[in-house]
Amino acid sequence: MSSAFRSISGRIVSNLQHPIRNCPAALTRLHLRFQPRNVQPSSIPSAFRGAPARNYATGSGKGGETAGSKNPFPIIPLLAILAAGSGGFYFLVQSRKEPMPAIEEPSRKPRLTAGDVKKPAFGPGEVSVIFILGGPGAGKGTQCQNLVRDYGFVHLSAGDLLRAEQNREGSEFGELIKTYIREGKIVPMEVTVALLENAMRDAIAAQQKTMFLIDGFPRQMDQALKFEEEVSESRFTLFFECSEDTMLQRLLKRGETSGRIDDNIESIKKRFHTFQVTSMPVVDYYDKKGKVVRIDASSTREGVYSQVQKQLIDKLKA
Ligand SMILES: Nc1ncnc2c1ncn2[C@@H]1O[C@H](COP(=O)(O)OP(=O)(O)O)[C@@H](O)[C@H]1O
Ligand SMILES: O=c1ccn([C@@H]2O[C@H](COP(=O)(O)OP(=O)(O)O)[C@@H](O)[C@H]2O)c(=O)[nH]1
Repeated sequence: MSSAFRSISGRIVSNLQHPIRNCPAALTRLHLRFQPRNVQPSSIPSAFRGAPARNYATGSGKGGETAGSKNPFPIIPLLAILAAGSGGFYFLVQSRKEPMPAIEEPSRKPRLTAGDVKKPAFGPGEVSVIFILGGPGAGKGTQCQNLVRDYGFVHLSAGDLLRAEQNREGSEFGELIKTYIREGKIVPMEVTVALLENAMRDAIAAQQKTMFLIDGFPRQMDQALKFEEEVSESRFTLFFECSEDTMLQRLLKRGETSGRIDDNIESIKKRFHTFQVTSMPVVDYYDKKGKVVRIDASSTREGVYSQVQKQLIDKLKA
């Protein structure tokens, strides 16, 4: 047994031996629960309250009779005391037999109201959201353009929205976004989710379009959960599978003209790492829910697109 294990197991055992010592609040609650119901301390006969017992045998009580009095055995007062004591004890025992009522803690259990249940900004009947995922350079943006052209989707690239925010004059987040993108890290979700929600509202207002391709998002589990809780549920995820070698060649080529600060070998390596560690769990999460459509993204642009069309149409019909 390793010393680390010994020390942990020792702590567990000592906690088990002293569960209350480690939890004063629990102690207070337990103590409360075992107060007999309806029995106030003042209604308990003093004999049971631990009050100093009178020494009746010495005659020091009310009446002041002594051993030399007429009646050496003051039987009537003695019987009365015994009867009162037994009666009190009986009622005390009875009250303990009753089931203990649960102690209510109203401040900890507020009543649930309709307003407490968060609803996404857009219901399933209002918008249709498809997530587009795949490694950097897998061809997500390229295929989204095809779908916009042929089917009238609204294409929202999370990366494009972040770059636009980064370049917006006066943006509070410009520097932060720039650093995250160059390092291939995921920008804090609040920023990205807000940008996406705003862009969806704009598209609905300006174009009355409600079918969204959300490209390059969600790249981290917290984003996925937040977006689905606050903005909209997704219908499914189109996942573009491609080897790192192929993606690297595509990105280096794109980097010749894109002007992007992350299309260079150092940033690309970091982006691959982030994709494997942080984004693949999102794909796995939706896969387990049966909500992933896999596309082999290693063939030509046209070859990939014909798969996308077929799979997408099948899924939308389903
Ligand atoms: N199937 C493909 N075959 C070869 N090059 C491609 C293919 N799909 C996209 N590209 C090119 O690869 C680069 C990355 O594609 P892009 O759609 O921007 O990827 P992503 O949005 O996944 O990062 C672009 O320069 C694009 O023109
Ligand atoms: O939800 C997102 C999407 C993108 N990014 C950042 O934007 C970069 C570029 O993403 P984009 O989708 O534009 O490009 P891709 O890596 O897919 O080529 C990523 O590496 C991240 O740093 C982010 O932080 N959150």
